[in-house]
Amino acid sequence: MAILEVLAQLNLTSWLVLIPALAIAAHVVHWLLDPHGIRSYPGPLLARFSDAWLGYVAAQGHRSEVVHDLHKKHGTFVRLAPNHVSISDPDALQVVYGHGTGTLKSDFYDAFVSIQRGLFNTRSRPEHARKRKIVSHIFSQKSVLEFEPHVRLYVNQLIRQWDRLYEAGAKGLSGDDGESGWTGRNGRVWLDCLPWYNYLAFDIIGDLAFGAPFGMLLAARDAAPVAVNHEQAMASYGKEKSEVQYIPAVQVINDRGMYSASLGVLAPWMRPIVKLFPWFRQGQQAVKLLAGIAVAAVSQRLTTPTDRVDLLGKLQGGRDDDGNLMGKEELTAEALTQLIAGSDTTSNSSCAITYYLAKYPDVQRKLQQELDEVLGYDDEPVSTYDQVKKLTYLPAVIDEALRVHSTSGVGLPRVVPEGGMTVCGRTFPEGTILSVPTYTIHRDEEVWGKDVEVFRPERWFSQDKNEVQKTFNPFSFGPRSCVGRNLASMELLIIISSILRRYDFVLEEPDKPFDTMEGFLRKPVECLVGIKRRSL
Ligand code: HEM
Repeated sequence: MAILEVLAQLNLTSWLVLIPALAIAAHVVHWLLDPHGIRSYPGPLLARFSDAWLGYVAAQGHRSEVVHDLHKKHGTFVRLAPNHVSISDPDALQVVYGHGTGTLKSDFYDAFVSIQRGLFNTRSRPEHARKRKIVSHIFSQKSVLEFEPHVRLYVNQLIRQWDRLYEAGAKGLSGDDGESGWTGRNGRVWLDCLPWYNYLAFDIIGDLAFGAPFGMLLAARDAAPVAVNHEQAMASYGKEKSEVQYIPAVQVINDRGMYSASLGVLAPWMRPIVKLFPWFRQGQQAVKLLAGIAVAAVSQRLTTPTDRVDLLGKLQGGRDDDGNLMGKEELTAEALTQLIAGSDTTSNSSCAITYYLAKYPDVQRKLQQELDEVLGYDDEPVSTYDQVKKLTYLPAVIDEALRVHSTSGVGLPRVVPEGGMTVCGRTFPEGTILSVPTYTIHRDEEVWGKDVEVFRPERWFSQDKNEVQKTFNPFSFGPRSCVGRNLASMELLIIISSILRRYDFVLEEPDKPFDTMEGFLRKPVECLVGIKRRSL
Protein backbone atom coordinates (compact mmCIF):
# COMPACT_ATOMS: atom_id res chain seq x y z
CA MET A 1 0.00 0.00 0.00
CA ALA A 2 2.81 2.37 1.01
CA ILE A 3 4.59 1.66 -2.29
CA LEU A 4 1.44 2.49 -4.25
CA GLU A 5 1.11 5.81 -2.39
CA VAL A 6 4.71 6.72 -3.21
CA LEU A 7 4.21 5.77 -6.87
CA ALA A 8 1.06 7.88 -7.08
CA GLN A 9 3.05 10.95 -6.07
CA LEU A 10 5.78 10.57 -8.72
CA ASN A 11 5.97 13.22 -11.42
CA LEU A 12 6.65 12.58 -15.14
CA THR A 13 10.44 13.01 -14.83
CA SER A 14 10.56 10.49 -12.02
CA TRP A 15 8.61 7.99 -14.11
CA LEU A 16 10.94 8.56 -17.08
CA VAL A 17 13.88 7.63 -14.84
CA LEU A 18 12.13 4.88 -12.91
CA ILE A 19 10.78 2.83 -15.84
CA PRO A 20 14.12 2.33 -17.64
CA ALA A 21 15.84 1.75 -14.26
CA LEU A 22 13.32 -0.96 -13.38
CA ALA A 23 13.66 -2.52 -16.84
CA ILE A 24 17.46 -2.66 -16.49
CA ALA A 25 17.20 -4.02 -12.95
CA ALA A 26 14.77 -6.75 -14.14
CA HIS A 27 17.24 -7.79 -16.85
CA VAL A 28 20.18 -7.89 -14.44
CA VAL A 29 18.20 -9.88 -11.85
CA HIS A 30 17.18 -12.35 -14.58
CA TRP A 31 20.82 -12.70 -15.59
CA LEU A 32 21.91 -13.24 -11.98
CA LEU A 33 19.22 -15.86 -11.34
CA ASP A 34 20.02 -17.59 -14.65
CA PRO A 35 16.83 -19.72 -14.51
CA HIS A 36 17.81 -21.78 -17.56
CA GLY A 37 21.42 -22.32 -16.58
CA ILE A 38 22.77 -20.91 -19.85
CA ARG A 39 24.94 -18.11 -18.46
CA SER A 40 28.13 -19.87 -19.52
CA TYR A 41 27.24 -19.86 -23.23
CA PRO A 42 29.11 -17.19 -25.21
CA GLY A 43 27.42 -14.49 -27.24
CA PRO A 44 27.05 -10.71 -27.53
CA LEU A 45 27.10 -8.96 -24.15
CA LEU A 46 23.70 -7.30 -24.57
CA ALA A 47 22.10 -10.62 -25.63
CA ARG A 48 22.88 -12.03 -22.17
CA PHE A 49 20.64 -9.42 -20.57
CA SER A 50 17.92 -8.57 -23.06
CA ASP A 51 15.90 -9.79 -26.06
CA ALA A 52 16.38 -6.30 -27.46
CA TRP A 53 19.70 -7.32 -29.03
CA LEU A 54 18.09 -10.04 -31.20
CA GLY A 55 15.12 -7.74 -31.89
CA TYR A 56 17.49 -5.08 -33.17
CA VAL A 57 19.47 -7.57 -35.30
CA ALA A 58 16.26 -9.02 -36.78
CA ALA A 59 14.99 -5.55 -37.68
CA GLN A 60 18.25 -4.79 -39.54
CA GLY A 61 17.47 -7.62 -42.01
CA HIS A 62 20.68 -9.69 -41.80
CA ARG A 63 20.07 -12.00 -38.86
CA SER A 64 21.36 -15.16 -40.59
CA GLU A 65 24.68 -13.55 -41.49
CA VAL A 66 25.11 -12.04 -38.01
CA VAL A 67 24.39 -15.37 -36.29
CA HIS A 68 26.70 -17.15 -38.73
CA ASP A 69 29.57 -14.79 -37.84
CA LEU A 70 28.90 -15.38 -34.15
CA HIS A 71 29.15 -19.14 -34.65
CA LYS A 72 32.43 -18.67 -36.53
CA LYS A 73 33.70 -16.68 -33.56
CA HIS A 74 32.29 -18.67 -30.64
CA GLY A 75 31.74 -22.19 -31.99
CA THR A 76 28.72 -24.49 -31.90
CA PHE A 77 26.72 -22.87 -29.08
CA VAL A 78 25.86 -19.17 -29.07
CA ARG A 79 23.52 -17.37 -26.70
CA LEU A 80 21.26 -15.10 -28.77
CA ALA A 81 19.00 -13.86 -25.97
CA PRO A 82 18.62 -14.32 -22.20
CA ASN A 83 16.72 -17.56 -22.84
CA HIS A 84 17.79 -18.60 -26.35
CA VAL A 85 20.73 -20.71 -27.48
CA SER A 86 21.60 -21.23 -31.14
CA ILE A 87 23.25 -24.58 -31.99
CA SER A 88 25.13 -24.86 -35.29
CA ASP A 89 25.57 -28.62 -35.43
CA PRO A 90 23.67 -30.66 -38.08
CA ASP A 91 23.14 -33.40 -35.45
CA ALA A 92 21.01 -30.94 -33.49
CA LEU A 93 18.40 -30.74 -36.27
CA GLN A 94 16.79 -34.10 -35.52
CA VAL A 95 16.87 -33.53 -31.75
CA VAL A 96 15.37 -30.03 -31.84
CA TYR A 97 12.91 -30.45 -34.73
CA GLY A 98 12.42 -34.20 -35.25
CA HIS A 99 9.33 -36.31 -34.54
CA GLY A 100 8.74 -37.39 -30.96
CA THR A 101 11.22 -34.99 -29.35
CA GLY A 102 8.47 -33.08 -27.53
CA THR A 103 9.67 -29.59 -28.48
CA LEU A 104 7.04 -26.97 -29.30
CA LYS A 105 7.15 -23.74 -31.29
CA SER A 106 8.04 -20.80 -29.03
CA ASP A 107 6.01 -17.62 -28.46
CA PHE A 108 7.97 -16.12 -31.40
CA TYR A 109 5.11 -17.45 -33.54
CA ASP A 110 2.47 -15.42 -31.65
CA ALA A 111 3.70 -12.40 -33.59
CA PHE A 112 2.50 -14.05 -36.82
CA VAL A 113 -1.12 -14.57 -35.79
CA SER A 114 -3.90 -12.74 -37.60
CA ILE A 115 -7.62 -13.61 -37.92
CA GLN A 116 -6.90 -16.70 -35.77
CA ARG A 117 -4.06 -19.20 -35.48
CA GLY A 118 -3.37 -21.14 -38.69
CA LEU A 119 -1.32 -24.28 -39.25
CA PHE A 120 1.98 -22.33 -39.22
CA ASN A 121 1.53 -20.43 -35.96
CA THR A 122 -0.52 -22.91 -33.92
CA ARG A 123 1.67 -23.83 -30.95
CA SER A 124 -0.53 -26.31 -29.11
CA ARG A 125 0.39 -29.87 -30.07
CA PRO A 126 -3.17 -31.35 -30.23
CA GLU A 127 -4.55 -28.35 -32.11
CA HIS A 128 -1.64 -28.49 -34.57
CA ALA A 129 -2.04 -32.26 -35.04
CA ARG A 130 -5.72 -31.74 -35.84
CA LYS A 131 -5.01 -29.06 -38.44
CA ARG A 132 -2.03 -30.88 -39.91
CA LYS A 133 -4.09 -34.01 -40.44
CA ILE A 134 -6.65 -32.07 -42.47
CA VAL A 135 -4.07 -30.12 -44.46
CA SER A 136 -1.35 -32.71 -45.09
CA HIS A 137 -3.36 -34.93 -47.41
CA ILE A 138 -4.14 -31.83 -49.51
CA PHE A 139 -0.40 -31.56 -50.16
CA SER A 140 0.24 -35.25 -50.82
CA GLN A 141 2.13 -35.90 -54.06
CA LYS A 142 -1.02 -37.31 -55.68
CA SER A 143 -3.10 -34.30 -54.72
CA VAL A 144 -0.43 -31.80 -55.71
CA LEU A 145 -0.27 -33.26 -59.22
CA GLU A 146 -3.88 -32.15 -59.66
CA PHE A 147 -2.64 -28.56 -59.26
CA GLU A 148 -0.09 -28.84 -62.05
CA PRO A 149 -2.30 -27.25 -64.76
CA HIS A 150 -2.68 -24.14 -62.57
CA VAL A 151 1.07 -23.88 -62.12
CA ARG A 152 1.75 -24.33 -65.84
CA LEU A 153 -0.92 -21.78 -66.79
CA TYR A 154 0.87 -18.97 -64.95
CA VAL A 155 4.37 -19.98 -66.03
CA ASN A 156 2.98 -19.68 -69.53
CA GLN A 157 1.69 -16.17 -68.75
CA LEU A 158 5.10 -15.15 -67.45
CA ILE A 159 6.75 -16.47 -70.61
CA ARG A 160 4.26 -14.58 -72.83
CA GLN A 161 5.10 -11.38 -70.93
CA TRP A 162 8.87 -11.87 -71.12
CA ASP A 163 8.64 -12.81 -74.80
CA ARG A 164 6.82 -9.55 -75.42
CA LEU A 165 9.38 -7.52 -73.49
CA TYR A 166 12.27 -9.35 -75.13
CA GLU A 167 10.93 -8.73 -78.65
CA ALA A 168 10.48 -5.03 -77.91
CA GLY A 169 13.80 -4.89 -76.04
CA ALA A 170 15.64 -6.48 -78.95
CA LYS A 171 14.47 -3.46 -81.00
CA GLY A 172 15.98 -1.14 -78.40
CA LEU A 173 12.65 -0.15 -76.84
CA SER A 174 11.99 0.37 -73.10
CA GLY A 175 8.90 0.32 -70.91
CA ASP A 176 7.58 0.49 -67.38
CA ASP A 177 6.03 -2.99 -66.84
CA GLY A 178 7.17 -4.61 -63.61
CA GLU A 179 8.24 -2.68 -60.53
CA SER A 180 11.22 -0.90 -62.04
CA GLY A 181 10.49 -1.16 -65.76
CA TRP A 182 12.63 -2.70 -68.50
CA THR A 183 15.15 -1.53 -71.05
CA GLY A 184 16.23 -2.96 -74.41
CA ARG A 185 19.99 -2.95 -75.00
CA ASN A 186 22.55 -5.13 -76.81
CA GLY A 187 19.97 -7.62 -78.02
CA ARG A 188 18.60 -8.26 -74.52
CA VAL A 189 15.84 -6.97 -72.33
CA TRP A 190 17.16 -5.81 -68.94
CA LEU A 191 14.84 -6.04 -65.97
CA ASP A 192 14.55 -6.96 -62.32
CA CYS A 193 13.27 -10.55 -62.39
CA LEU A 194 12.28 -10.54 -58.66
CA PRO A 195 8.93 -8.72 -59.04
CA TRP A 196 8.02 -10.96 -61.98
CA TYR A 197 8.65 -14.08 -59.91
CA ASN A 198 6.53 -12.52 -57.19
CA TYR A 199 3.66 -11.95 -59.65
CA LEU A 200 4.03 -15.55 -60.78
CA ALA A 201 4.06 -17.07 -57.28
CA PHE A 202 1.18 -14.88 -56.05
CA ASP A 203 -0.96 -15.70 -59.08
CA ILE A 204 -0.31 -19.43 -58.66
CA ILE A 205 -1.09 -19.48 -54.95
CA GLY A 206 -3.95 -16.97 -55.36
CA ASP A 207 -5.51 -19.31 -57.88
CA LEU A 208 -4.92 -22.41 -55.75
CA ALA A 209 -5.69 -21.05 -52.29
CA PHE A 210 -8.43 -18.56 -53.15
CA GLY A 211 -9.91 -19.86 -56.37
CA ALA A 212 -8.79 -16.98 -58.60
CA PRO A 213 -5.42 -15.45 -59.50
CA PHE A 214 -4.66 -11.93 -58.34
CA GLY A 215 -4.00 -11.02 -61.99
CA MET A 216 -0.55 -9.64 -61.18
CA LEU A 217 1.17 -11.26 -64.16
CA LEU A 218 -1.25 -9.86 -66.71
CA ALA A 219 -1.34 -6.44 -65.06
CA ALA A 220 2.44 -6.55 -64.50
CA ARG A 221 1.97 -4.93 -61.13
CA ASP A 222 1.84 -5.80 -57.44
CA ALA A 223 -1.88 -5.51 -56.67
CA ALA A 224 -4.25 -7.83 -54.85
CA PRO A 225 -7.88 -7.28 -53.90
CA VAL A 226 -8.43 -6.69 -50.20
CA ALA A 227 -11.48 -6.14 -48.00
CA VAL A 228 -11.22 -2.57 -46.72
CA ASN A 229 -12.32 -3.41 -43.22
CA HIS A 230 -11.83 -7.08 -42.68
CA GLU A 231 -13.72 -7.31 -39.38
CA GLN A 232 -16.73 -5.82 -41.06
CA ALA A 233 -16.18 -8.08 -44.03
CA MET A 234 -15.83 -11.10 -41.75
CA ALA A 235 -19.27 -10.36 -40.33
CA SER A 236 -20.79 -9.91 -43.73
CA TYR A 237 -19.62 -12.66 -46.01
CA GLY A 238 -21.47 -12.33 -49.24
CA LYS A 239 -21.25 -8.57 -49.77
CA GLU A 240 -20.66 -7.21 -53.25
CA LYS A 241 -17.15 -6.85 -54.66
CA SER A 242 -17.48 -3.08 -54.53
CA GLU A 243 -16.28 -3.27 -50.93
CA VAL A 244 -12.92 -4.38 -52.20
CA GLN A 245 -9.82 -2.28 -52.89
CA TYR A 246 -6.39 -3.20 -54.22
CA ILE A 247 -3.16 -3.27 -52.22
CA PRO A 248 0.47 -4.13 -53.01
CA ALA A 249 0.42 -7.64 -51.57
CA VAL A 250 4.09 -8.42 -52.16
CA GLN A 251 5.13 -5.26 -50.35
CA VAL A 252 2.67 -5.99 -47.55
CA ILE A 253 4.02 -9.54 -47.12
CA ASN A 254 7.56 -8.15 -46.96
CA ASP A 255 6.59 -5.57 -44.32
CA ARG A 256 4.68 -8.16 -42.34
CA GLY A 257 7.64 -10.59 -42.41
CA MET A 258 10.07 -7.94 -41.10
CA TYR A 259 7.59 -6.82 -38.44
CA SER A 260 6.67 -10.27 -37.14
CA ALA A 261 10.24 -11.62 -37.20
CA SER A 262 11.45 -8.63 -35.13
CA LEU A 263 8.47 -8.47 -32.77
CA GLY A 264 8.49 -12.24 -32.23
CA VAL A 265 11.94 -12.34 -30.65
CA LEU A 266 10.98 -9.77 -28.01
CA ALA A 267 9.61 -10.81 -24.63
CA PRO A 268 5.79 -10.63 -24.56
CA TRP A 269 5.85 -7.68 -22.11
CA MET A 270 7.99 -5.64 -24.54
CA ARG A 271 5.65 -6.14 -27.49
CA PRO A 272 2.86 -3.66 -26.56
CA ILE A 273 5.54 -1.04 -25.87
CA VAL A 274 7.39 -1.34 -29.20
CA LYS A 275 4.08 -1.38 -31.06
CA LEU A 276 3.89 2.34 -30.19
CA PHE A 277 6.80 3.04 -32.57
CA PRO A 278 5.88 4.04 -36.17
CA TRP A 279 7.92 1.20 -37.80
CA PHE A 280 6.03 -1.41 -35.81
CA ARG A 281 2.72 0.36 -36.38
CA GLN A 282 3.26 0.08 -40.12
CA GLY A 283 3.97 -3.64 -39.65
CA GLN A 284 0.74 -4.06 -37.70
CA GLN A 285 -1.10 -2.40 -40.53
CA ALA A 286 0.53 -4.88 -42.95
CA VAL A 287 -0.75 -7.81 -40.86
CA LYS A 288 -4.29 -6.39 -41.02
CA LEU A 289 -4.14 -5.73 -44.74
CA LEU A 290 -2.85 -9.20 -45.43
CA ALA A 291 -5.73 -10.69 -43.49
CA GLY A 292 -8.00 -8.49 -45.60
CA ILE A 293 -6.74 -10.18 -48.78
CA ALA A 294 -7.77 -13.57 -47.42
CA VAL A 295 -11.09 -12.32 -46.13
CA ALA A 296 -11.96 -10.75 -49.50
CA ALA A 297 -10.93 -13.82 -51.46
CA VAL A 298 -12.55 -16.46 -49.25
CA SER A 299 -15.68 -14.37 -48.95
CA GLN A 300 -15.89 -14.21 -52.74
CA ARG A 301 -15.38 -17.98 -53.04
CA LEU A 302 -18.03 -18.82 -50.46
CA THR A 303 -20.67 -16.79 -52.24
CA THR A 304 -19.87 -18.36 -55.61
CA PRO A 305 -19.39 -22.08 -54.98
CA THR A 306 -17.53 -24.04 -57.62
CA ASP A 307 -16.35 -27.60 -58.15
CA ARG A 308 -12.88 -26.61 -59.36
CA VAL A 309 -9.93 -28.57 -57.95
CA ASP A 310 -7.85 -26.25 -55.80
CA LEU A 311 -6.49 -25.84 -52.29
CA LEU A 312 -9.47 -23.89 -51.06
CA GLY A 313 -11.92 -26.50 -52.35
CA LYS A 314 -9.94 -29.24 -50.66
CA LEU A 315 -9.75 -27.24 -47.42
CA GLN A 316 -13.52 -26.72 -47.55
CA GLY A 317 -14.01 -30.48 -47.83
CA GLY A 318 -11.38 -31.39 -45.19
CA ARG A 319 -12.71 -32.99 -42.00
CA ASP A 320 -11.05 -33.56 -38.65
CA ASP A 321 -11.18 -36.89 -36.73
CA ASP A 322 -14.65 -36.02 -35.41
CA GLY A 323 -15.89 -35.49 -38.95
CA ASN A 324 -16.16 -31.71 -38.53
CA LEU A 325 -15.55 -29.25 -41.37
CA MET A 326 -13.64 -26.03 -40.74
CA GLY A 327 -15.70 -22.97 -39.86
CA LYS A 328 -15.50 -19.83 -42.06
CA GLU A 329 -12.97 -18.08 -39.87
CA GLU A 330 -10.67 -21.09 -39.62
CA LEU A 331 -10.98 -21.63 -43.36
CA THR A 332 -9.97 -18.01 -43.97
CA ALA A 333 -7.03 -18.31 -41.57
CA GLU A 334 -5.80 -21.47 -43.32
CA ALA A 335 -6.17 -19.96 -46.79
CA LEU A 336 -4.19 -16.96 -45.53
CA THR A 337 -1.56 -19.30 -44.11
CA GLN A 338 -1.17 -20.90 -47.52
CA LEU A 339 -0.96 -17.55 -49.27
CA ILE A 340 1.79 -16.39 -46.92
CA ALA A 341 3.67 -19.68 -46.74
CA GLY A 342 3.35 -20.54 -50.42
CA SER A 343 3.99 -17.23 -52.19
CA ASP A 344 7.22 -15.43 -51.45
CA THR A 345 8.97 -18.65 -50.39
CA THR A 346 8.65 -19.84 -53.98
CA SER A 347 9.32 -16.48 -55.65
CA ASN A 348 12.40 -15.66 -53.59
CA SER A 349 13.77 -19.16 -54.18
CA SER A 350 13.12 -18.88 -57.96
CA CYS A 351 14.84 -15.50 -57.98
CA ALA A 352 17.87 -16.83 -56.09
CA ILE A 353 18.17 -19.82 -58.44
CA THR A 354 18.05 -17.48 -61.47
CA TYR A 355 20.66 -15.21 -59.88
CA TYR A 356 23.12 -18.07 -59.34
CA LEU A 357 22.56 -19.42 -62.86
CA ALA A 358 23.24 -15.96 -64.31
CA LYS A 359 26.32 -15.60 -62.11
CA TYR A 360 27.71 -19.00 -63.08
CA PRO A 361 27.30 -19.21 -66.90
CA ASP A 362 28.94 -22.65 -67.15
CA VAL A 363 26.31 -24.10 -64.82
CA GLN A 364 23.59 -22.36 -66.82
CA ARG A 365 24.86 -23.88 -70.07
CA LYS A 366 25.12 -27.34 -68.54
CA LEU A 367 21.55 -27.12 -67.28
CA GLN A 368 20.32 -25.90 -70.66
CA GLN A 369 22.06 -28.83 -72.32
CA GLU A 370 20.21 -31.25 -70.06
CA LEU A 371 16.90 -29.47 -70.70
CA ASP A 372 17.44 -29.44 -74.49
CA GLU A 373 18.25 -33.14 -74.53
CA VAL A 374 15.14 -34.10 -72.61
CA LEU A 375 12.60 -31.54 -73.76
CA GLY A 376 13.85 -31.38 -77.36
CA TYR A 377 12.41 -28.71 -79.60
CA ASP A 378 8.86 -28.93 -78.40
CA ASP A 379 6.82 -25.80 -79.28
CA GLU A 380 5.13 -25.94 -75.89
CA PRO A 381 7.09 -23.46 -73.76
CA VAL A 382 6.12 -24.87 -70.35
CA SER A 383 7.54 -28.21 -69.20
CA THR A 384 5.34 -30.82 -67.58
CA TYR A 385 6.24 -32.32 -64.23
CA ASP A 386 6.45 -35.71 -65.93
CA GLN A 387 9.08 -34.45 -68.36
CA VAL A 388 11.37 -33.00 -65.72
CA LYS A 389 10.85 -35.06 -62.57
CA LYS A 390 13.60 -37.55 -63.41
CA LEU A 391 16.28 -35.06 -64.50
CA THR A 392 19.44 -35.08 -62.43
CA TYR A 393 21.24 -31.78 -63.00
CA LEU A 394 18.06 -29.65 -62.62
CA PRO A 395 17.37 -30.75 -59.00
CA ALA A 396 21.08 -30.41 -58.19
CA VAL A 397 20.92 -26.78 -59.42
CA ILE A 398 17.76 -26.07 -57.42
CA ASP A 399 19.07 -27.72 -54.23
CA GLU A 400 22.43 -26.01 -54.49
CA ALA A 401 20.78 -22.59 -54.80
CA LEU A 402 18.46 -23.40 -51.87
CA ARG A 403 21.56 -24.38 -49.88
CA VAL A 404 23.62 -21.27 -50.65
CA HIS A 405 20.75 -18.79 -50.50
CA SER A 406 18.77 -20.44 -47.67
CA THR A 407 15.35 -18.84 -48.21
CA SER A 408 14.45 -19.99 -44.70
CA GLY A 409 17.78 -19.21 -43.05
CA VAL A 410 17.15 -18.28 -39.42
CA GLY A 411 17.07 -20.83 -36.63
CA LEU A 412 13.40 -21.65 -36.01
CA PRO A 413 12.85 -21.37 -32.24
CA ARG A 414 11.62 -24.39 -30.25
CA VAL A 415 10.95 -24.74 -26.51
CA VAL A 416 12.65 -27.54 -24.55
CA PRO A 417 9.91 -29.84 -23.15
CA GLU A 418 9.29 -31.01 -19.59
CA GLY A 419 12.24 -32.98 -18.25
CA GLY A 420 14.77 -31.03 -20.32
CA MET A 421 16.73 -32.35 -23.27
CA THR A 422 20.31 -33.11 -24.28
CA VAL A 423 21.55 -31.72 -27.57
CA CYS A 424 25.06 -32.40 -28.87
CA GLY A 425 26.23 -33.37 -25.39
CA ARG A 426 24.74 -30.38 -23.54
CA THR A 427 21.66 -30.59 -21.34
CA PHE A 428 19.07 -27.79 -21.38
CA PRO A 429 16.28 -27.43 -18.81
CA GLU A 430 12.58 -27.25 -19.64
CA GLY A 431 11.55 -23.90 -21.12
CA THR A 432 14.89 -23.03 -22.75
CA ILE A 433 14.52 -21.85 -26.34
CA LEU A 434 16.79 -23.60 -28.84
CA SER A 435 17.27 -23.04 -32.55
CA VAL A 436 19.48 -24.48 -35.29
CA PRO A 437 20.38 -21.84 -37.92
CA THR A 438 19.80 -23.27 -41.41
CA TYR A 439 22.01 -20.65 -43.10
CA THR A 440 24.97 -21.77 -40.97
CA ILE A 441 24.16 -25.50 -41.25
CA HIS A 442 24.17 -25.04 -45.03
CA ARG A 443 27.72 -23.72 -44.66
CA ASP A 444 29.11 -26.55 -42.55
CA GLU A 445 32.49 -27.23 -44.13
CA GLU A 446 32.69 -30.76 -42.73
CA VAL A 447 29.61 -31.69 -44.73
CA TRP A 448 29.74 -29.43 -47.80
CA GLY A 449 33.50 -28.97 -48.26
CA LYS A 450 35.76 -25.94 -48.04
CA ASP A 451 34.07 -24.09 -50.93
CA VAL A 452 30.74 -23.65 -49.11
CA GLU A 453 30.14 -20.16 -50.53
CA VAL A 454 30.56 -21.35 -54.14
CA PHE A 455 27.47 -22.32 -56.14
CA ARG A 456 28.55 -25.74 -57.42
CA PRO A 457 25.69 -28.18 -58.24
CA GLU A 458 28.30 -30.86 -58.97
CA ARG A 459 28.81 -31.27 -55.22
CA TRP A 460 25.40 -32.99 -55.10
CA PHE A 461 26.82 -35.94 -57.06
CA SER A 462 29.86 -36.46 -54.87
CA GLN A 463 28.47 -35.79 -51.38
CA ASP A 464 27.89 -38.47 -48.79
CA LYS A 465 24.13 -38.98 -49.27
CA ASN A 466 23.44 -39.64 -45.58
CA GLU A 467 25.24 -36.51 -44.44
CA VAL A 468 23.36 -34.45 -47.00
CA GLN A 469 20.03 -35.90 -46.04
CA LYS A 470 20.45 -34.93 -42.42
CA THR A 471 22.02 -31.53 -43.11
CA PHE A 472 20.08 -30.06 -46.05
CA ASN A 473 17.30 -28.20 -44.31
CA PRO A 474 15.38 -25.87 -46.68
CA PHE A 475 12.00 -27.20 -45.57
CA SER A 476 12.90 -28.02 -41.93
CA PHE A 477 12.36 -31.43 -40.31
CA GLY A 478 9.76 -33.21 -38.22
CA PRO A 479 6.12 -32.50 -37.41
CA ARG A 480 6.46 -28.77 -38.23
CA SER A 481 8.35 -29.20 -41.50
CA CYS A 482 6.96 -27.59 -44.64
CA VAL A 483 3.61 -29.17 -45.44
CA GLY A 484 3.73 -27.61 -48.93
CA ARG A 485 7.06 -29.15 -49.88
CA ASN A 486 5.66 -31.32 -52.70
CA LEU A 487 3.94 -28.32 -54.24
CA ALA A 488 7.04 -26.13 -53.82
CA SER A 489 9.27 -28.76 -55.45
CA MET A 490 6.90 -29.22 -58.37
CA GLU A 491 6.63 -25.45 -58.87
CA LEU A 492 10.40 -24.96 -58.83
CA LEU A 493 11.04 -27.84 -61.25
CA ILE A 494 8.47 -26.50 -63.73
CA ILE A 495 9.41 -22.83 -63.37
CA ILE A 496 13.17 -23.23 -63.62
CA SER A 497 13.12 -25.83 -66.41
CA SER A 498 10.69 -23.79 -68.54
CA ILE A 499 12.38 -20.44 -68.02
CA LEU A 500 15.96 -21.67 -68.43
CA ARG A 501 15.14 -23.65 -71.52
CA ARG A 502 13.67 -20.58 -73.17
CA TYR A 503 15.98 -17.77 -72.03
CA ASP A 504 19.61 -17.04 -71.47
CA PHE A 505 20.43 -14.87 -68.44
CA VAL A 506 23.33 -12.56 -67.62
CA LEU A 507 23.73 -10.31 -64.58
CA GLU A 508 23.64 -6.56 -65.16
CA GLU A 509 26.39 -6.06 -62.57
CA PRO A 510 28.19 -9.43 -62.26
CA ASP A 511 30.55 -8.28 -59.50
CA LYS A 512 27.88 -6.79 -57.27
CA PRO A 513 27.09 -8.96 -54.22
CA PHE A 514 23.59 -10.44 -54.06
CA ASP A 515 21.85 -8.06 -51.69
CA THR A 516 19.28 -9.61 -49.34
CA MET A 517 16.87 -8.41 -46.67
CA GLU A 518 15.69 -10.93 -44.11
CA GLY A 519 12.52 -10.86 -42.08
CA PHE A 520 11.23 -14.37 -41.53
CA LEU A 521 12.66 -15.29 -44.96
CA ARG A 522 15.93 -14.33 -46.64
CA LYS A 523 14.74 -12.33 -49.61
CA PRO A 524 16.73 -10.91 -52.51
CA VAL A 525 16.39 -7.13 -52.69
CA GLU A 526 16.54 -7.22 -56.50
CA CYS A 527 18.01 -9.28 -59.31
CA LEU A 528 18.85 -7.22 -62.40
CA VAL A 529 19.34 -9.49 -65.39
CA GLY A 530 19.67 -9.26 -69.17
CA ILE A 531 17.36 -11.79 -70.84
CA LYS A 532 17.72 -13.18 -74.37
CA ARG A 533 15.48 -15.75 -76.11
CA ARG A 534 17.49 -18.86 -76.88
CA SER A 535 17.30 -20.16 -80.44
CA LEU A 536 15.83 -23.64 -80.20
C1 HEM B 1 10.67 -23.02 -51.81
C2 HEM B 1 9.54 -22.88 -51.18
C3 HEM B 1 9.32 -23.15 -49.71
C4 HEM B 1 10.22 -23.18 -48.67
C5 HEM B 1 11.72 -22.96 -48.73
C6 HEM B 1 9.47 -23.49 -47.47
C7 HEM B 1 10.03 -23.64 -46.21
C8 HEM B 1 9.32 -23.92 -45.06
C9 HEM B 1 9.89 -24.08 -43.74
C10 HEM B 1 11.37 -23.98 -43.42
C11 HEM B 1 8.88 -24.32 -42.87
C12 HEM B 1 8.99 -24.49 -41.34
C13 HEM B 1 8.67 -23.15 -40.70
C14 HEM B 1 8.75 -23.11 -39.18
O1 HEM B 1 8.92 -24.14 -38.55
O2 HEM B 1 8.64 -22.02 -38.64
C15 HEM B 1 7.66 -24.31 -43.62
C16 HEM B 1 6.41 -24.52 -43.07
C17 HEM B 1 5.24 -24.44 -43.79
N1 HEM B 1 5.13 -24.30 -45.16
FE1 HEM B 1 6.63 -24.09 -46.50
N2 HEM B 1 8.15 -23.61 -47.79
C18 HEM B 1 8.01 -23.42 -49.15
C19 HEM B 1 6.84 -23.49 -49.88
C20 HEM B 1 5.60 -23.73 -49.35
C21 HEM B 1 4.38 -23.82 -50.12
C22 HEM B 1 4.28 -23.74 -51.65
C23 HEM B 1 3.36 -23.98 -49.22
C24 HEM B 1 1.88 -24.15 -49.44
C25 HEM B 1 1.17 -23.59 -50.34
C26 HEM B 1 3.94 -24.02 -47.90
C27 HEM B 1 3.23 -24.16 -46.73
C28 HEM B 1 3.79 -24.26 -45.46
C29 HEM B 1 3.01 -24.37 -44.24
C30 HEM B 1 1.48 -24.34 -44.15
C31 HEM B 1 3.93 -24.50 -43.19
C32 HEM B 1 3.61 -24.70 -41.70
C33 HEM B 1 3.58 -26.18 -41.42
C34 HEM B 1 3.32 -26.56 -39.96
O3 HEM B 1 3.69 -25.82 -39.06
O4 HEM B 1 2.76 -27.64 -39.77
N3 HEM B 1 5.30 -23.86 -48.02
N4 HEM B 1 7.94 -24.07 -44.96
